[in-house]
Amino acid sequence: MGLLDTFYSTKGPLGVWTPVVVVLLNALGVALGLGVVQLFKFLLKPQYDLAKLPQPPVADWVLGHVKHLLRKDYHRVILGWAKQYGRIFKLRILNEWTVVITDPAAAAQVLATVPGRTHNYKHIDEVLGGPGKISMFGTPDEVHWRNARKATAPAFSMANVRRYYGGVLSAAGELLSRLEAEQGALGAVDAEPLLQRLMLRATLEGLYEVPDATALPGFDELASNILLLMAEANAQVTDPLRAFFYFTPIAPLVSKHVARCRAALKQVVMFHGRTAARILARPEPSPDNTLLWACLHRLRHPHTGRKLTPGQLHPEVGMYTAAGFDTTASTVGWCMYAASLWPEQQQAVAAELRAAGIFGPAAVVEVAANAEEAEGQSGPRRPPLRLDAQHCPGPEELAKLPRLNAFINEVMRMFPPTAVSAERLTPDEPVTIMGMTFPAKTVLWCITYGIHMSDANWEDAAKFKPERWLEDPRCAFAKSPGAGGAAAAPATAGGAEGPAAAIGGAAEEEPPNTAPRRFVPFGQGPKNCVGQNFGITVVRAVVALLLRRYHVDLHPDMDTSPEGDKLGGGGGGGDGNSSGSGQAGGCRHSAEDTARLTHVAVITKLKKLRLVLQRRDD
Ligand code: HEM
Repeated sequence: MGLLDTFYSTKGPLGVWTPVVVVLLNALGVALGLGVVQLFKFLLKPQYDLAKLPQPPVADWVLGHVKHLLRKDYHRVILGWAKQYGRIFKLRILNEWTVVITDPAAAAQVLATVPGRTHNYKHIDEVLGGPGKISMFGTPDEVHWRNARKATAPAFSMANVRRYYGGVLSAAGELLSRLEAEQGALGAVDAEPLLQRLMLRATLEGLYEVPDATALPGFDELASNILLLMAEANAQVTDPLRAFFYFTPIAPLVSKHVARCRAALKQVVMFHGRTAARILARPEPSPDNTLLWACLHRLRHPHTGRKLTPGQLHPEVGMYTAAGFDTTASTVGWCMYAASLWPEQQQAVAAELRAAGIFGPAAVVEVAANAEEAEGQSGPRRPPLRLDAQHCPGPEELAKLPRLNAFINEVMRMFPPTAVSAERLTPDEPVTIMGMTFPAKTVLWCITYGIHMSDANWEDAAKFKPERWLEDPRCAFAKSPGAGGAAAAPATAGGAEGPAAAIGGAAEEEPPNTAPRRFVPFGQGPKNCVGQNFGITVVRAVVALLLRRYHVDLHPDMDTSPEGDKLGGGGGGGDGNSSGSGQAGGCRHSAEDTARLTHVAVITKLKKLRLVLQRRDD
């Protein structure tokens, strides 16, 4: 009998188990072999200037820095490292190098010249939309991205934003009614779900012109389902094993959480699928209609040029919905948080709004209670509120308020909703950035939080100082030679339009801009945020409305336990974010808590925003 026969027959040394053991040993051998090949590829790959970059000590020889990135507040760990190792350093995730960049000049050059996003973006798309559902956000195919970006960028011109704005005001009326009802019943409001509902409604009714979106089946669960999937996607980005397990068929059988995610995915996919079908079922829009739904209606397949089916349009609809609602809701949430923490800043913004007559008493009207609805209700019923568009400020008026915009800018600097974007992957050949050459297929991570919070880029970076924007409206632009040489011209004249205008407009075909910008909440380069005109307008309107109408404070019971710390382990430590700028009237929150409260999903989020609102006397 030959050797093979001995091992593969049940007459081998282990009896009936012999073939099983042999197959397992073979599999192990193949896996080890592949591992060795990968290791050699990694060791033999030319390093160019990567070899010279400093790196923090690895937690684990095999996994590299993965353990540090498993902390929920890993953006703070990175910031600590940037302090210690400089504005450009490297990390290892298994066998891949990531170059972390908090230098504005290097980030600007990367984002202007390296087009490819990393596979993480594709992964996020697939967790949010299902396998194979890749949007322009996650696609590695530049033709797909260019086609969709070019087709949809006109949707965010200021003329269109003005048209969407009506939908924002309607949704804001509903928000006010809900805030007042919850405050009346509970003495506090759980603000995040209400803000998410507002933004979701504004997105669906404004951008897609879906009438009465809140009546659609599944609307009420949509936001929480998308957020569940976003959080899962982000957790997978920093945990390769979790990602591998998630898509296996047994995962929902052995994990209740994965089963919940699968159910959420089903609902989200159905909702987006119906929205896509509704958009495509409309008659051909006229060529001068560039609202988002019309742009999506006209979108063609990037390679065949054919009209899209609802299934093909679904990823773009899903991505636009997700990208639009939670970033804006989070930003408003952080604004309320900062207003509570720094009450003197809140007062200054409210005073500016009152002096300018913005969202004055006539802007909010009570709608006579519907008789049928009122029937059978016990106790006093609050009539719903609506905003009277005639007495509301327009987007341009809001953009001209220095205090409001300085406050929002400073919030977006310290609590950027996309704290851990933006990653790019070098192409198949080496890339030279600021005189340093990096190998092919290296991740270049221009982390927003690091750029915004680094003392090397900002004076008193850890301090909440809206005044910095009043003193120098161009402070979005680096001026120190250390930050990359010559100062860039501001995008606007500054003062007249208010500092937040410095973020720039929706870029359709933005020419490469390598200006060293250190305020980049909407990213930069050709793949910057296409929806930023709409996003900032919505944020300005809702923040102005809330701060004009209420004095806002945090509820003393708000949960502030720092989630990141539960996970233990450490990297370069915290970021020393201790502004000591005072406590919100009587509550136990201090500025030191703020960075600890951020936990990162695809975006930085508050764990729970419990607010106490007091109507302001006019
Ligand atoms: C405060 C609100 C918002 C913030 C902070 C924000 C931030 C960002 C950032 C940083 C990026 C670039 C990511 C990268 O470089 O890889 C981005 C991309 C994007 N954003 Fe926003 N965003 C906001 C609101 C919106 C809104 C309202 C929409 C649309 C409804 C939107 C749609 C998009 C899209 C489609 C992309 C991908 C662009 C591309 O691939 O060309 N965003 N956003």
